[in-house]
Amino acid sequence: MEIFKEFTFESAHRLPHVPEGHKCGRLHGHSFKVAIHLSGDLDPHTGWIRDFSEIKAIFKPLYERLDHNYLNDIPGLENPTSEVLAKWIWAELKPLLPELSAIRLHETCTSGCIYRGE
Ligand SMILES: Nc1nc2c(c(=O)[nH]1)N=C([C@H](O)[C@H](O)COP(=O)(O)OP(=O)(O)OP(=O)(O)O)CN2
Ligand SMILES: [Zn+2]
Repeated sequence: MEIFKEFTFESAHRLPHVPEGHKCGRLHGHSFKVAIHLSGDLDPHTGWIRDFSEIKAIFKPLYERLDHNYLNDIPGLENPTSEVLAKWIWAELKPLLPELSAIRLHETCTSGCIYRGE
């Protein structure tokens, strides 16, 4: 069984390694959407893998670092592509959420990535 919890955060970024003149080299912002996926067995008593509100509480400190912030200033996010950001969120959450199975990140309505830890 797999469950997910979604969050939206607003952040600014620029991509420092794109070719000269690429639009993403300029400062701009996104309403990022992230889905945190967990997989595991149902607890026979609670009937869930983990309480959604617990996932929210665990993600909250990360959310506060990301939301309404300039991603490039965050250590590890100096080149904040979707791929780098998804891996960064995974690395921060995995020790706290061992059942973490995927980070699905939408940078725009049409673009994003899925990271499953490898
Ligand atoms: N593989 C990646 N490619 C791009 C990334 C990325 O993180 N990984 N990021 C960008 C830009 O940050 C850009 O903001 C998003 O790109 P794009 O999908 O081109 O945005 P549009 O709003 O122009 O998309 P359309 O729906 O096609 O209008 C670029 N590439
Ligand atoms: Zn962008």
